[in-house]
Amino acid sequence: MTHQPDAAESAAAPYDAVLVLSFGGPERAEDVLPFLRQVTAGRGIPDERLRIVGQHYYDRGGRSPVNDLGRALAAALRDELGARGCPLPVALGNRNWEPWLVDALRELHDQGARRVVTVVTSAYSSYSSCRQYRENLADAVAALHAEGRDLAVDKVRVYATLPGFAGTMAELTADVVAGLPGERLGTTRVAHVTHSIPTPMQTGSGPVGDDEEGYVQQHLRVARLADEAVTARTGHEVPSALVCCSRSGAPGQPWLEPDVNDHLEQLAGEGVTDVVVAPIGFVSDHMEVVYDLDTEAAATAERLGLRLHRVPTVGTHPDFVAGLADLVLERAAQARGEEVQAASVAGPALWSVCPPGCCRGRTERPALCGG
Ligand SMILES: CC1=C(CCC(=O)O)c2cc3nc(cc4[nH]c(cc5[nH]c(cc1n2)c(C)c5CCC(=O)O)c(CCC(=O)O)c4C)C(CCC(=O)O)=C3C
Ligand SMILES: [Fe+2]
Repeated sequence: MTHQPDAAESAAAPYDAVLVLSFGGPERAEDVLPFLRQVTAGRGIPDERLRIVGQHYYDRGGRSPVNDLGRALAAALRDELGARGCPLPVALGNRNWEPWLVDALRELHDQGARRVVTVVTSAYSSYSSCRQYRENLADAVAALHAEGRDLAVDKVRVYATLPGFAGTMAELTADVVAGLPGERLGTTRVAHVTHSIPTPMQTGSGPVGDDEEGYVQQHLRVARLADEAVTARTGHEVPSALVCCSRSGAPGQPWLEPDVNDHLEQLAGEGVTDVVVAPIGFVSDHMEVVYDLDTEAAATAERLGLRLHRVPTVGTHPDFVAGLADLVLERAAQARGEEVQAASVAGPALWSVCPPGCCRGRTERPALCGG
C-alpha cells in the first residue's frame, strides 16, 4: 500500500487508488445493536425483525463475515492490478460499519490519492444496491472537502452482465448440477436467490422509463445464463426460478417474492428431490448466505426431505477478481476519453455513469457517479 504508482504511466490513469465499497457488518457482540440501528435508521424495520437478525449475529459471537470477505476481495484485487503493472492501493470502505467509507477515503487521500475509482460489492441496480452507495459517496466526499481535502470519486459500471461475474456464477452453478447423480436430474430444480427488496424499490430500480434494466430484470439475465450453462454441461434442461431471501420491512408491506423457504415447500409438493441454490444476488458468503441460505433454508429443506446443494458465491474466484480488474481499467480508459470495448454476457453492458433518476429512493439526496 505504500508504493505510489505514477498515475500517468499506469493503465489505471487517471485513477491513483481503488475503493471497494461494501455494506459492512459488526465484528464484536457489543457492536451488533449499534450496527443494526445504523442500517435501519429511519426505515421502519420492526423491532421484532431486528431482534431476530441480531440473534443471527450473536449466534456467531457477534462477528459478521462480511468485512473479512471485503478485505479479502480488496487484497485480491490489489494483487491482480499489481500483476498487471498497476500497483494501486485498494481500500475497503463500508456504508454501515468500520472500516467506514469516509475513513477509507481519508486514508487513501493521506497516501496521495486524488482520484479514486469505486467497486461496489453488488452487481445490480436498485436504491439499496447502487444509488444508496452513491449517496454515501457524496456524503463522504463532501465531508473530506470540508476538511480541505481534494478528492474525486468515480465508479465502475453496474456489473451484472460482466463475464467475470455472470459467467463465473453460471459455471459455478453448472459445476454443482453436473455433480449430481444423473438419475436425479429429472427431479432437480435450480433456485436462483437474491435479496428481497420492497416492491416500490424494484419499480424504481435502473434508469427511469426503462423496464428492461431494473433489479429483477438484471437478475433474470444472470439466471438465464446459468440455466444455459447447466443445459450445456449436463444435456438436461433443469427448471429454475428466481426467488428471494432476507425480507424485512413491516408485515403488509409488499417485498419481492417468493421467499426461498416457501419455494422449497412448493417444490417438495411437486416431487422434487434436489434443489440447487445459486446465490446470484450476492458476491460473497456473508450473513444473508450463511444464515438465510445455509442455516434457515437448509433446515427447511431438511424438514421437507429435500436435498439442498448450495452453489458458492464468486467471492475471490480468480475469474471474478480478473473481471473486476478489467472493469477498473475499462473505467480508467473511459475517464481518459478513450473508446472502450465493454465485455458483456446475457445482454448489453450496463452503465458506469448512472442516468438522472436511476434507482430512485424515497427522497432526492445528492449522489455521485451520476449524469
Ligand atoms: C439489495 C440488498 C443487498 C445486496 C446488495 C448489497 O450488498 O448492498 C443487501 C445486502 C446486505 N444486507 C446486509 C444486512 C442487513 N440488511 C438489512 C436491511 C435491508 N437490506 C436491504 C437490501 C439489501 N441488502 C433492504 C432493502 C433492507 C431494509 C432496510 C433498508 O432499506 O436498508 C438489515 C437490517 C435488518 C433486516 O431488515 O434484515 C441488515 C442487518 C448485509 C450484511 C451481511 C453481513 O453482516 O454479513 C449485506 C451484505
Ligand atoms: Fe440487506
